[in-house]
Amino acid sequence: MGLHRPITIGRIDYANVWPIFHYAEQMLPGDRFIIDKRVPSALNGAMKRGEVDITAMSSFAYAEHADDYLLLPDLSVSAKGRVNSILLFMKEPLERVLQGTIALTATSATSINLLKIIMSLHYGANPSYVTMEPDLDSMLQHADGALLIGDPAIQASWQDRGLTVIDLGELWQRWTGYGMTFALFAVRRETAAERPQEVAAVLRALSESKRKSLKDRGPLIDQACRQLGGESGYWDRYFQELSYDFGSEEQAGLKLYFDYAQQLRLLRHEVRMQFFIENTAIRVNE
Ligand SMILES: C=C(O[C@@H]1C=C(C(=O)O)C=C[C@H]1O)C(=O)O
Repeated sequence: MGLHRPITIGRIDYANVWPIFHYAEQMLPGDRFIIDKRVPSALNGAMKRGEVDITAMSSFAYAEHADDYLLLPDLSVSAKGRVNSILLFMKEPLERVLQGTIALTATSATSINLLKIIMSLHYGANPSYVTMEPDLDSMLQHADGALLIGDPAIQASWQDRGLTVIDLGELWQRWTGYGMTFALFAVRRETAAERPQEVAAVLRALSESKRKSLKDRGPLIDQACRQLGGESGYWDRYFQELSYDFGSEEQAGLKLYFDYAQQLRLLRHEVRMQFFIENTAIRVNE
């Protein structure tokens, strides 16, 4: 094991993954495991290029390359309804935005495609899209609405700019009756085949961190207030309303999203989810 290069683990640089990483890093020795923190779109690209071995990533980007990856079981960033950090900010009434231009954050893959699905299949609308860096003021100078995700969405939601705001998790739930899974945890198949024990150690550390964090949200809430601002009540609700499991309920909601994405040709092929499991390495989930 000592002869191997370290395993690189991608960590989304937003509060939404804190519960899964908060205690994990101390369980993974720094000489064998490197944590690489980036926004989701950057991690999606790093995973594709093989710069990270295991990563939290956009569920949409997982689907695009599912044949190259295995999912780490029962880990995700999901919401049963309101997600609080995937928000469409509108300076015009919705009817105008549906016929206008929407600026999309360059940091996302799942949510920008979720917005396209909602616009097309729920509203029957076909707005124009531009991709921009996540800066709400400049996005709204160029467009009628702006989609932000993660911490920039949260911080923008605290400011009163007189904008109308739609929470995409809430809208998806009201429309379809399902929750939505925004991020998944995946390992490259090569890494899983070559270094299954280290992958299992990472899975154990992430799962244990999730368990500990959800048992007592206090330390995460304190850190969020210090690092990102806001009230403790806000963060308590934020971490409570996100769900970190990937069971049959979450999988059903995500499958519907993948089906819609395929229908709109945002995804080119069907997605067969396969999971990493310790010892036998893969489990097929049809
Ligand atoms: C809940 C969130 O989920 C995320 C949304 C993602 C996306 O849209 O591609 C990717 C990872 C997660 O960060 C969020 O960003 O707020």
